[in-house]
Amino acid sequence: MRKTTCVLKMSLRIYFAGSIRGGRDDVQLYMKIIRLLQGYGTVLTEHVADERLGAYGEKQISDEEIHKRDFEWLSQSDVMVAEVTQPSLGVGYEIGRAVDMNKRILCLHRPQPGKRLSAMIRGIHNGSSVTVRDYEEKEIESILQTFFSSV
Ligand SMILES: O=c1[nH]c(=O)n([C@H]2C[C@H](O)[C@@H](COP(=O)(O)O)O2)cc1CO
Repeated sequence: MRKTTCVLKMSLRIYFAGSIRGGRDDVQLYMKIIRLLQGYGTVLTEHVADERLGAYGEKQISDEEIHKRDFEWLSQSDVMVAEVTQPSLGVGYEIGRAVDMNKRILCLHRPQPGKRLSAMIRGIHNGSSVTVRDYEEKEIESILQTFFSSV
């Protein structure tokens, strides 16, 4: 029984969203989160943590191709995890689409002095399908553990 649960969890497809053109200040943290997420399933969007990717984003494919590919990955995903501290139009858009698709969503936000998370993100928290969570970096592992135990 235990083995079956483990196999099912490893087949989870996870869409990780993080800022690219919105700014790359948190890229190291995205890498850390993605590494932890890989313990729960397949991360479809590993490139978001690629340090070689600057604030210009991917250069080998067009914006239309990026949008089409990411929309397909989002459709195929079981779960979305978004790091929303660095404001990003793309991440906000992806979260909105994921809400429309009734995905399970975890938004992670690190409170910053003098800043407030958008009401359009904070306001989607419903305690069941969508969780919006303030956190400190040292809490990531336990937050993910709690989240994935209910997926
Ligand atoms: O090159 C890219 N590749 C890509 O996959 N994205 C997607 C994934 C990220 O979760 C999100 C980031 O949006 P933005 O670039 O507006 O910060 O959009 C965004 C870009 C550039 O906008």
